Amino acid sequence: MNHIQLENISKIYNANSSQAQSALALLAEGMDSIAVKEQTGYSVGLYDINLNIKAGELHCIMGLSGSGKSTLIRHINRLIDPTSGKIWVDTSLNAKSNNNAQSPMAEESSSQTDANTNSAINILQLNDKELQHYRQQTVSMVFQHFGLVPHMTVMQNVAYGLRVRKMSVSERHEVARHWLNEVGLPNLEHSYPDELSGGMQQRVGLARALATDNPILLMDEAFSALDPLIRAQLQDQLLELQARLNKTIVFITHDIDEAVKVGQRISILNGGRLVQTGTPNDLRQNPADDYVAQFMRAKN
Ligand SMILES: Nc1ncnc2c1ncn2[C@@H]1O[C@H](COP(=O)(O)OP(=O)(O)OP(=O)(O)O)[C@@H](O)[C@H]1O
Repeated sequence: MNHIQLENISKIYNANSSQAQSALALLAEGMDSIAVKEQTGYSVGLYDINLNIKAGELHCIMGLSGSGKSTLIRHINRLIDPTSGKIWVDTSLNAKSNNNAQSPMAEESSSQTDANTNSAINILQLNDKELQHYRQQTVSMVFQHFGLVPHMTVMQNVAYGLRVRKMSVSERHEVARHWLNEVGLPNLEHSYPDELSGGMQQRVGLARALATDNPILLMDEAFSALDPLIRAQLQDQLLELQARLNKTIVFITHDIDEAVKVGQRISILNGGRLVQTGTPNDLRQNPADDYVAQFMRAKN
């Protein structure tokens, strides 16, 4: 069952719609993003991405620097809007307690519904209130540089998303304590982020994302800033949590070893294009091109 579907998503940066069309026309002829940038001056973030992410899978997005990984993941929580295309998300997979919260999507249903599944919505159609609700109830993000609020304690950071949802103090502290325990950080609730190591800060970031109980977790190079030993521990912990929690996780990395270790499937981007999606084995045995083959050969 698909949880997230990207349909013909293209993103041309810093171009109005007719300027973007000229870049898209060159891309459609097969020109690569570097040549398009040289000829038109516009940066290609993504071109014609069609990607289905299944409910409950840990899906890695891989590619060299500038291949479009961050652009892609930021479309899923609409930090970036595409130049063209649609993004379907099945919000019926939100947690029950989330569904009980008043849903402007259900109330107003101004968003288009996917004719195929009936329960997926095109998130590009959400109005401001619906988008806010979507971000609070459906997607959480873990950032490379943790993104913790420095003047808030660990507890306040983890409970922040619940405070926004107007959960009572005692209840949100109980939930936050539970998740701090889950990520291996009991007894640190009164500390401030700058008193913690990078690995600990990222555990707090993970606890904060999990505390909301949102079904989709976006992880943008979440472990890349950590040293190898801590990184490996967090990868193991993520796999262990995923086995129990069954989240849909979109995990960006430029490290093929990390992608193969954590990803059930991997999508490889090159110059804003999706080159191949498959299991690590698929990519190893049937690489779509040299770029994919080189990644798989580079694996330890
Ligand atoms: N705000 C922006 N304005 C203009 N161009 C941008 C912007 N953000 C990204 N780009 C361009 O879009 C392309 C894809 O960038 P993106 O950051 O998504 O790649 P990435 O694979 O995440 O790279 P990295 O691994 O270095 O973070 C690059 O050519 C980049 O220069």
